[in-house]
Amino acid sequence: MKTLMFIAMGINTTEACTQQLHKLLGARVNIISYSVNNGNIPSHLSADLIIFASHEAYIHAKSSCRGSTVLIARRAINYHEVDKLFALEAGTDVLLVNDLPDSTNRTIALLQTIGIDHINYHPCCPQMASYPHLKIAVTPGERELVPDFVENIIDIKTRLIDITTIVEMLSHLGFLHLYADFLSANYVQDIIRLSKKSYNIRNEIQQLKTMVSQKQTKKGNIAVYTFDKILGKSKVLSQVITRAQKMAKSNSPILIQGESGTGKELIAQSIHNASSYCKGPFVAVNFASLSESLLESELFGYVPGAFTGAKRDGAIGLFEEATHGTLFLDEIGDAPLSFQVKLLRALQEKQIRRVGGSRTIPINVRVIAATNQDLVKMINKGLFRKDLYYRLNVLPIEMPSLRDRGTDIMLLAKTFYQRQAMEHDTLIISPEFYFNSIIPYLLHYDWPGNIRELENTVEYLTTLSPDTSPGPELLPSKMQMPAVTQKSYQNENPYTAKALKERILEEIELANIKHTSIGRRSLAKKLCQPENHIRFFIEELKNEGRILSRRGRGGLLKK
Ligand SMILES: Nc1ncnc2c1ncn2[C@@H]1O[C@H](COP(=O)(O)OP(=O)(O)OP(=O)(O)O)[C@@H](O)[C@H]1O
Repeated sequence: MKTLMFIAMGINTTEACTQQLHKLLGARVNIISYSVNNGNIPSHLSADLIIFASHEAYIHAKSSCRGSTVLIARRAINYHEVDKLFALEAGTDVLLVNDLPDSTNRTIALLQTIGIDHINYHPCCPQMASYPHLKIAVTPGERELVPDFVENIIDIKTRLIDITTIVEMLSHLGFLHLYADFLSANYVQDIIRLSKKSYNIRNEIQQLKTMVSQKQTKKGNIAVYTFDKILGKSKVLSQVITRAQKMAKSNSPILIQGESGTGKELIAQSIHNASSYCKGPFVAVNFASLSESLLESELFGYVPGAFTGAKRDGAIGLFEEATHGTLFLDEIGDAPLSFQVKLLRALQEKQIRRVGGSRTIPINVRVIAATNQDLVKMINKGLFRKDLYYRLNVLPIEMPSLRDRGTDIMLLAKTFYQRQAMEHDTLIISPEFYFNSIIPYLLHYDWPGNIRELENTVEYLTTLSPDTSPGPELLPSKMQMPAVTQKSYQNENPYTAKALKERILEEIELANIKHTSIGRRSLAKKLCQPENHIRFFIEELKNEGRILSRRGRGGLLKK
């Protein structure tokens, strides 16, 4: 039986979290727990996994646990208890009492992040020299630390181990597949109760579901994404999604083309989940990562003794593994010419032969291929077979690049920021305020790595600037605008995002009064701004119902 160790500073946390682990793992795992304040930690600790309740606990005991895998738990608000805080009137001043300054501030940030921000928290812990004399105190299980003058103690109980840590723990212990449904169901039940009162938590649900599925996907052949989880409201993306939804109903091959990081795999998974193959596996093969010598045996399998080093019993290939499901041929442009012939034959004849074997095996799979290369150009250069291209390109999908998706840039940036905020509970600034001074830079940049690059940029910014809104100087140098545009922003046209939006509105109104036509291009010229910035704010103004665009050459109209 596996052994799990849990170590916290205080006895309250040790007991509450150990009980949580017992409830979850039952008799599957031997759980041992210690509390640093009890002073009973042995000099050598050994377990399959050691979980610390906090960084402080880890600092105290780290020298004892050499050789074991260690996890520092993220701890969440106890959702069953926070209802009590909604009973307090907006603007009420309360003391937030905890054992250490760090955990006190973290608890406040966590409560605010999950949307319980209608009351004013004042930190209070034994190490603090002063705090206001308030009648109400909120504490996560540390009643005995509440000062005597407090008349009403609201105990929201100990912060428990959060769901992301639990997923990591189960994954490490090899139990994740046993718990996936249970975790979502239980956690989501708690969250739904609360989410009626607090909107932010829905993010959190999304994050959990994605995380559980991503961990599973690494092991099995599961498609995580569905169309409704694809972020973006731009017209071009909506058109792609509508088309892809129709294609999901057909059995013909699909070819998805688009730059790297535009979400080709996301669309492929969503198509699979909306198709009649959804109950079968989603098997992905990446041609860029497989050597030519391996491709044939990986895709078609091999019989016993087919080559030196082969498994004794032979192996099935990915075509067979994907039976009744979808085979996703990623980076198909990287398939060597010699293999393209074999692939074409398999697709045409709907059967394969294992390497070294003579028997033909019928295949029943939906094929979706994807590439970021221009296959037509490759055909012209003799690098890709024309017949294979036409076999795959029955239903074509063109993924738009991020720079062509206008308002989606900020929508995605804000969503990725919120995900980061949930992961690191120190990020407490609203997404609108966080990006305020760098919006023009994000809109101006051309995002060659598309959404993947945007996701990474947000992570980079929140790492370097977790609790203040970053200025342009923090952006990677490649994202700094070309000198001319920067100059126009900083000197000649010192617009903040808000001011620029208002200027656009003014210009539209002026043109309407003069009965002249006004559009994106003329606004860009007049205000010396790049067209994509203007497009972004026009979209925002339209969404807010402040302007509308008239047909033909009518241009924009202020409402
Ligand atoms: N519309 C979207 N909403 C949310 N996340 C997205 C979206 N599109 C892409 N992503 C994220 O961007 C990253 C890249 O997506 P994906 O792997 O599907 O792109 P790709 O086009 O297949 O890239 P490549 O060609 O490099 O394989 C992933 O982390 C994915 O979750």
